[in-house]
Amino acid sequence: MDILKRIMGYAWRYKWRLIAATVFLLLLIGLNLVTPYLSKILVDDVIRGGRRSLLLPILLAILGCAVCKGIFLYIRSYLFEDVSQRCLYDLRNSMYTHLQELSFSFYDDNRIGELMSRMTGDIEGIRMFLVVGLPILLENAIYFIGTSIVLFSMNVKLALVTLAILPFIGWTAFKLNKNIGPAYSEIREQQANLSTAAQENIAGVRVVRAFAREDYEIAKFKKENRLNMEKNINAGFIWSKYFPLIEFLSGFCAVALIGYGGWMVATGEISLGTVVAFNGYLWMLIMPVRMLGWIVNVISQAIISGKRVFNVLDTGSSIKEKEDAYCPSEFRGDVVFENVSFCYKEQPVLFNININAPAGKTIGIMGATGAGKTSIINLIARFYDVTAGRVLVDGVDVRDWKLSALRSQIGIVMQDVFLFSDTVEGNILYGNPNATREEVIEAAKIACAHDFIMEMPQGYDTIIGERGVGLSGGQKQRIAIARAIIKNPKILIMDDCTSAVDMETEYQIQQALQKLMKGRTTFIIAHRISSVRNADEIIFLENGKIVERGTHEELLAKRGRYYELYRQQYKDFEEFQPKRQVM
Ligand SMILES: Nc1ncnc2c1ncn2[C@@H]1O[C@H](COP(=O)(O)OP(=O)(O)OP(=O)(O)O)[C@@H](O)[C@H]1O
Repeated sequence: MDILKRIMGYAWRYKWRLIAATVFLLLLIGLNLVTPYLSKILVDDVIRGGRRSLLLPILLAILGCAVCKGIFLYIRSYLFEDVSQRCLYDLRNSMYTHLQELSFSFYDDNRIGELMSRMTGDIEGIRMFLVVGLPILLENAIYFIGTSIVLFSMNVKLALVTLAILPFIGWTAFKLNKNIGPAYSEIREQQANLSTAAQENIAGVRVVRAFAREDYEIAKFKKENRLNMEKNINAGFIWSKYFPLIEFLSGFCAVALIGYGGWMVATGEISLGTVVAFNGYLWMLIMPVRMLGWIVNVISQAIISGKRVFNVLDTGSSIKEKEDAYCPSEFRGDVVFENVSFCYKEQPVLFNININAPAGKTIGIMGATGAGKTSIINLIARFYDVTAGRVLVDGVDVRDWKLSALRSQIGIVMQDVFLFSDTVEGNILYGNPNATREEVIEAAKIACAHDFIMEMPQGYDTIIGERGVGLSGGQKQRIAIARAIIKNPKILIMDDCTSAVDMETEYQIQQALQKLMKGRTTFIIAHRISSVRNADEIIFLENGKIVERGTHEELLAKRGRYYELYRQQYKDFEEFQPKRQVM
């Protein structure tokens, strides 16, 4: 019930349209209730009673009713559709806005395809309730009450005999709904699985091709698709099991009316017109009962969909901003990690990390894959919260910062580069929408991206596809670097962002970045010594713990793990070109 109340809350935002739609619905019902009575007058007074003067007015009244019904039906349908589309729009916007606010951990736990299915199928389920379920529910409730009153006031005996069968129709409809509700719930779940399977397959199409796993993927998709088909067939089967019974019982009502009504006409107890009118009203009474199952079904589907949608909307971000969050006008860029430990759910990843990065300094972070490098930098922009200790930016715990203020001063080049389906310029401008074309070019030059961009068919106006299709890994990385540079952040974080560019380009990027790094705190995660050797401090991580730290020279002098890595990476290099410096 709460779910329906919340759905209605969205519809109530357009209360005047909703009220107008209901008024036209009531007018339509009124006209429908009058029409059989006009038939009664036509049969009893005009045809049987011979009052021909009434023929034209009655016919005109029936015609008038038909015209008005058409108009009212049009307006009522239009208004309900209008309200439902507006609710759909609002719900989708709320959900999308909310998804933007949710933390990284929410996306760790939820599948993209599943979320897409909630954004589309489930919201559509709610709309169906508003555009079809709600008006039909209202309509049928009024018809049921209105017609019962009219029939009993016309003839109690005939009404009782004809309607004796109604409870059975209602019971069958109820049973139908009881079985069909869970079946539809399963369909919605399965549609989410299907959309996840399709989404993952399409997004990972290159991996599928590279591993020649098309057959496996097709089989995986077919399995989900088959389940979807089976669940739909099952729902269809439930329908076809109960629906003929409802049809039969409804027909039985009509037989009872004609049989008993005909006998009453023959005995002169009631007029023929009354039976004709009764027949007209009877269908208005049977319809709501027959549709009971369908209506309850639309409502239960809306409840199921509503639950899934509101579940997302009610999921609070695990990253909560304080009410009086810190939002300074000046930003220096000091970063301090104080005894920081961190777990992803139950899995401990970082242990007692201490880092002091005064504004303008560069920290290099090294370590084997899975050592916890990305986890460290994720804590600076507060993508996750620490489990113990504190991360301070400008002396203030990041948990006390206003998130937008904190993140507006942090430029990140992520390990997994994501580019939008937009022009090259649009992608770079993402870092700062107010930048000029000159600034875009400047940033691209620093990131060593300008030359290859100019070689593209439309230069900066070239559309690059979803996830940067059409660009090499290194080109994507360079556009991502330009995107972070144009933001002009006080804290620059580069997560293995030159791993896909060649050594020569990396060298050029680093030369250009040297100037840029002045005055901003920089964190460089890298596997290559050449990327971090100029850092003010290099931190070497192992299994989430800092095992070595110092400058390049200090670490070499220690002859520890860093030195080992250096030897591995420079072995050949020193043998053949011992004099040349990489940076
Ligand atoms: N979103 C996540 N949920 C759960 N565990 C995670 C998540 N991200 C990373 N981990 C785990 O945390 C540990 C550290 O991962 P992290 O990405 O920080 O390592 P890394 O040093 O950056 O590795 P790489 O060099 O491969 O990028 C790994 O064991 C990883 O499995």
